[in-house]
Amino acid sequence: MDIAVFGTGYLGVTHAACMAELGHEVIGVDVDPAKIAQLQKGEAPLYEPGLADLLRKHTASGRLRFTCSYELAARADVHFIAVGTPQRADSAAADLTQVNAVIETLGPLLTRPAVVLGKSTVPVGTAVQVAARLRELAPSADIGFGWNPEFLREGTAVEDTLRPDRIVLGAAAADRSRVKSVAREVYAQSLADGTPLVTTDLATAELTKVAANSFLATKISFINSVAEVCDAVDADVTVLADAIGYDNRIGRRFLNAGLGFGGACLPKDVRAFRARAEELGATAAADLLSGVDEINARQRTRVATMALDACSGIDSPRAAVLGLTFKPDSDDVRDSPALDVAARLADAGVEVQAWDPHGMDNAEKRHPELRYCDSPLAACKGADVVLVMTEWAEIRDLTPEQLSEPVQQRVLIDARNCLDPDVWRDAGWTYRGIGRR
Ligand SMILES: NC(=O)c1ccc[n+]([C@@H]2O[C@H](COP(=O)([O-])OP(=O)(O)OC[C@H]3O[C@@H](n4cnc5c(N)ncnc54)[C@H](O)[C@@H]3O)[C@@H](O)[C@H]2O)c1
Ligand SMILES: O=c1ccn([C@@H]2O[C@H](COP(=O)(O)OP(=O)(O)O[C@H]3O[C@H](CO)[C@@H](O)[C@H](O)[C@H]3O)[C@@H](O)[C@H]2O)c(=O)[nH]1
Repeated sequence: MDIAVFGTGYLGVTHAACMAELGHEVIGVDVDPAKIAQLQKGEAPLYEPGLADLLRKHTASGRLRFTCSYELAARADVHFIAVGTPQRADSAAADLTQVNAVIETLGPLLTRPAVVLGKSTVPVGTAVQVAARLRELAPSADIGFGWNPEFLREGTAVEDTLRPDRIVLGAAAADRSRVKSVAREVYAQSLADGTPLVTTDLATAELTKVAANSFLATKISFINSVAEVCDAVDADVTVLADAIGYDNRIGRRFLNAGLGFGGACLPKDVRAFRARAEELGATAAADLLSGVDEINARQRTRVATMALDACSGIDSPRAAVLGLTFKPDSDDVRDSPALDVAARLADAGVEVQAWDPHGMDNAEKRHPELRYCDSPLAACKGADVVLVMTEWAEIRDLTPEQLSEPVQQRVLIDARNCLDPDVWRDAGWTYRGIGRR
């Protein structure tokens, strides 16, 4: 099929490359000419395992193209909307400027029969309005419309797109069979592999996405709230999480206590869902999600306070921050708890020396006041406290022997509970985890 993908950010570029890998002819569209120029050369504009290979392979074969021209892209059979829906600057709600801009530009150019599928995460009710506006802008075009939310995770985005847990497809009753048959063609390989296809109305599809992210966020805030109790009584939240996780009804995943959730999705999706629930008068969801967000914010304050306590009484204190991205295997620092805490320490007068295997360029653009180092050992030079903020393999593999030499004081804050406390304590370090002895 001929597919156009609007927006070539973390979601769009991965979707475009994976659609090419599945055998489709794909054109990726963005309003950022520098990004498009890079993509046209087959280069990845961001770090995501497996993405660079797919971009190289499919731009070379000509199956995957990139452009700033909506006119070129308007000829496709299927149009995916994959632009950003960040939090609004003035409220907790989602900012739909980019989605609306795609529709306003694409709509008048649609002259042949086509299906438009939204992938971006949007507040419930958006899709109906977008469909209506599209049909106003293209009154004579034969357009099918649906919402096909995306569940990929950064760090495993390629694998998640090629082999998703499920495909969710929302459409109004009148559009449903057409949209479903197009989706069956687009995702033929995944469906042949047995991936469930959930077909529903637009509102349920939109809500499925924010409900999934809110549930994951709730799990994390739940375990972080239990970690606080563990701290109070000297219990160990990691053992507790293993123990409750053996219960299949609970499951062990997303029960890692620590610095809390960040990134471009969970925080803003929880807030946008809360804001929409409030608008709709659904106070139970709004109240629950306020608590989830508030507990999450507390984790960052908690870790910053632990680090400041470790530095108390020291003239010109220095902290080593290991890990800056919001999770491992990604260069994304959007709403990164690690970077947030690093910036707070710098604000409080601590000299911060930071290192991350892939996130330093992005971090430096946002926080040039931090000192960025070439290696974890360089970041630890003269440090009064070492903070492990992101559980990259390169950071988990560091040993007390390696870090003992450069540091000033052997104090370690394991903000992701990813190290073995006994190993560090046996080597003479003060080890502090989150809700963990
Ligand atoms: N990042 C993820 O892991 C992920 C996963 C699932 C869903 N989502 C959702 O997908 C959407 C995109 O997220 P993202 O992280 O890729 O955002 P992003 O900010 O990385 O990418 C958005 C891209 O859209 C481009 N853009 C803006 N306006 C445009 C326009 N009018 N026409 C064409 N391109 C335009 C921007 O230049 C940018 O490259 C969001 O709704 C997000 O919630 C993201
Ligand atoms: O037990 C855990 C698991 C995760 N996290 C943190 O939670 C955040 C989000 O992690 P994850 O969900 O793995 O990453 P994302 O790439 O943001 O993916 C989420 O957001 C995407 C965008 O909506 C969705 O598509 C995915 O399904 C959803 O998992 C990160 O800061 C993690 O460090 C924890 O603190 N504890």
